[in-house]
Amino acid sequence: MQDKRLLIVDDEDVLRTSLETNFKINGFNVRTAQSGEAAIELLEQFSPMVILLDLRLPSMDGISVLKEIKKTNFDVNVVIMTAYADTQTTVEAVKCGAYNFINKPFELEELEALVHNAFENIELKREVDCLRYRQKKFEKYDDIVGKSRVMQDIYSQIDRIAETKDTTVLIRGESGTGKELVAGAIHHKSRRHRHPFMEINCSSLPETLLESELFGHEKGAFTDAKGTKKGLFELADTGTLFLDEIGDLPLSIQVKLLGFLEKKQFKRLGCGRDIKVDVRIVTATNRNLEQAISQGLFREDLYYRLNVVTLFVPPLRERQSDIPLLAGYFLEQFCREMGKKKMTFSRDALALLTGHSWRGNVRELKNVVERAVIFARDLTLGPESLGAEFSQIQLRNTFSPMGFSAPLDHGEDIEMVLAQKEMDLITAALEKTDNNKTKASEILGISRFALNRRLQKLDRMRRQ
Ligand SMILES: Nc1ncnc2c1ncn2[C@@H]1O[C@H](COP(=O)(O)OP(=O)(O)OP(=O)(O)O)[C@@H](O)[C@H]1O
Repeated sequence: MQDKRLLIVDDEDVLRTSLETNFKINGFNVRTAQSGEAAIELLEQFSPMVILLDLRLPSMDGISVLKEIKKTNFDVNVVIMTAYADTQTTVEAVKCGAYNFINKPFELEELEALVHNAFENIELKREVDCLRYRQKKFEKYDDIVGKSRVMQDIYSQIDRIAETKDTTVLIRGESGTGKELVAGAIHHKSRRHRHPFMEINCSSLPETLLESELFGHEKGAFTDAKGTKKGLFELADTGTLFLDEIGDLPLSIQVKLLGFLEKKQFKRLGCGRDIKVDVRIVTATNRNLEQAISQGLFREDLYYRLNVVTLFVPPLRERQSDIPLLAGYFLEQFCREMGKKKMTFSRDALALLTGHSWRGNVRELKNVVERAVIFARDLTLGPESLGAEFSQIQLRNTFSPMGFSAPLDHGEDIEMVLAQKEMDLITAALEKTDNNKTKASEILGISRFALNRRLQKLDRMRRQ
């Protein structure tokens, strides 16, 4: 567990201090309190995962403290310590939700084992919560396919970001480019990988539901709030929260997210209490946030907070060499899923796929392959298997001296198409020469300086 937050509540100075020292030495993040009132105050700012609670405390007794803890924060295991082997108190404590019980005087090893189990139990509970919410396989995040130069660059950026503890990340790119996969990879490569990865699409829910999904709510916070519910910020504690389509986040929630990023704490709806969590925020958007800011739809201060590190996922047409790889990968995946024999694409089919402009990016390619597998009559899939859209494209139109490039689609902006063609040629030349700009510029028949200038221009166009 990344940050084992342990709260020790005991009024006996010697015992409290020695336990504190012992658990600190063993790598726990320890806080102590001498009274029940002090412990409750600490809940807000410290958010302990396990509490060692003495039953006999001045003024507020242990059972009352336990009840108070359980009212506000159920993701905590409370281990009761008592001087009496009192069955009555034990039963009451268990009824009130204590995780376990130890009689004083105890052996330190016995207590350590108990605390260890209490942390393990919390971790399991969180994993279950997480799995219930997501019902998705974690493995999918190891499955980013692509060997092109631009994807290699993305992988090294992911590695560098993953090394940081909680740097906020903004992932940008057209729809269907794989931003969600990249967010997952950042989490799974980071030290948080054993902890929750929670995700939500900010455009998928109406404002009030989204707010309660993110921040949780107390019973009675609104008409339908029949019980207390934890939000994603809480469920993602010690892990990563991925906010997809951040550009669609309503302004009222933008303010709350900004507050969270500043203080790392938030309030459930209908509750005045601050809850502190340790969460890395990763966001993604295919919208032009700068334009949204100028239209008053996105807060500039939030933009700067989210934009600590920005990762651009390029459109599929900028990584043509990955298209056959991706097509083969999806083909194998769908054949397996549909229980069909292994199929392959013919050379012509692959040429058409590689030359297509893929406005819907990888998602569109995946759909085309799925459709081809569903309707396949043969184990070799030819151009006819790709659907009507492709049958209209003449193969000869897609051939260029450097490889394949997109034909001019109806209604396309000529500037963009030319820029695209330019980018395709440059990318192909760079890939052919293992990224050697001098050799690539020779193939292209331009100077190295001109090549650099064009790359900079294309990069600027891509970011606009
Ligand atoms: N490099 C890749 N390798 C394998 N699968 C990929 C790759 N990129 C995208 N996909 C698949 O394509 C589909 C779309 O990807 P994803 O949802 O990550 O895109 P996105 O950029 O988040 O899209 P949107 O902006 O619409 O949310 C998913 O099924 C994903 O698994």
